[in-house]
Amino acid sequence: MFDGLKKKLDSFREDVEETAEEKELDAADADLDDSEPAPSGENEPSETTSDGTETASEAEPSIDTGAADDDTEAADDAEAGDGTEANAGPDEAGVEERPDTRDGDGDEPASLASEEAAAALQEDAAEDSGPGRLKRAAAFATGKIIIEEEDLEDPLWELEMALLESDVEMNVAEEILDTIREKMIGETRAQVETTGELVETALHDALYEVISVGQFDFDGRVAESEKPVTIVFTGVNGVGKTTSIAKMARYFENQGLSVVMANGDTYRAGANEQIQKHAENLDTKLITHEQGGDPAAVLYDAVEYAEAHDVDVVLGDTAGRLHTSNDLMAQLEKIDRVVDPDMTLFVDEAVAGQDAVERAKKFNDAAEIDGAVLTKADADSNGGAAISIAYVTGKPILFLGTGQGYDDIERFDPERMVDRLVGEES
Ligand SMILES: Nc1nc2c(ncn2[C@@H]2O[C@H](COP(=O)(O)OP(=O)(O)OP(=O)(O)O)[C@@H](O)[C@H]2O)c(=O)[nH]1
Repeated sequence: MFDGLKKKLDSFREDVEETAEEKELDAADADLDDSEPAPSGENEPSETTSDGTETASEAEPSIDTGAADDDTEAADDAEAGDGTEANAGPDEAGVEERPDTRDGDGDEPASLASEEAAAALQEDAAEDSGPGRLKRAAAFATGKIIIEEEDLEDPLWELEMALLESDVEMNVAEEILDTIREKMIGETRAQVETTGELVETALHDALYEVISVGQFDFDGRVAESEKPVTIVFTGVNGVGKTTSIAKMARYFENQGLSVVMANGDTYRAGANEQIQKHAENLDTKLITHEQGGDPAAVLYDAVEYAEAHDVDVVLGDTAGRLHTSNDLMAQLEKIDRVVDPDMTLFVDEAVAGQDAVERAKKFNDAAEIDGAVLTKADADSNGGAAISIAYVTGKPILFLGTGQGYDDIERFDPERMVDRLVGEES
């Protein structure tokens, strides 16, 4: 489910991990530079550590800013002795090119050399033993790896593009990025186990914040409401509205609640036959009127039937499209006046992406909804609708349709959805 988006979120994690790893190596390198010139003397660890933090972030020592003074050169010499710099192709990167970076002259060779040095350090880090490991350990110990705004700039830009490509609504994407910035910038690696974990937590929190908007205890509300509980379903044709009503009938019946279905879609030819089939399959009572009849009257009759027969839940279908959207909204308003439903649920399909988000907004603006049912989550969709609808409407996604069978509906669980997107679950 939502595999494309999941992959994109994974690559954000990898980007940030890579950036942090490079930084970690830079900082660890600086740490060794500071401590190695006086190997036989007192290590003066506390001074080295506290200064080292500044040195690491300001001078960005051997890779980025280069050896600007003799001390650094000396340190490099000492380091060559332990073989670390030897990997970096020592002299080209270390001596000749570094001043260029600082001067701004000959930018290209300098940055190439820096890249070579960085690549060599990364290779070094890839080894599980030896100096690379020591460097990482040193960086962990000092806790000096701090994620700064510029470290996240590129990965966040990539993430924003990925979210927009996945049909996440613009404001929702912005909100996600803001939360990630807030959670990550200024965090030190010493406070968490790995950068990957830090990214995962930030992504998790950012997604959860938007996905969980407006959630409430659906079953609890139904249980507490006076019976019959009337639920009206809105949404355009073909997205799985009628099928979702049938699935919900099964859902309630599985909980021991009795159901009557009502076909308020008196507009579309064949609508009665379609829902009739479901009613027969489920052995559920159905109220219909002739095509062209008044949808509010059908629902009114269904509520009367439920009251007369002690039925717990009325599930009402409505037309997905009329001549104009004004007609459609007038119809929903009339249903509201006549049966005063306990809940109005908007149904749309996950595969509709941005369109589903837009429609959710329009329907909610015109006739306030209480929540949404997102169908076809089993199809290979981008995930943008699942992420955006609650934040955009302020109303939660309550159910996910996960197939064509009557049991293929599940209560939307924001935590589980986030785990699907950033965790192991698929
Ligand atoms: N894969 C998948 N298919 C679904 C799901 N929900 C509905 N469908 C299919 O989508 C198609 C349209 O569903 P309907 O229930 O007829 O859609 P509708 O919104 O009621 O459309 P109208 O009846 O035209 O108003 C049907 O073939 C359903 O089987 C789902 O969660 N997953």
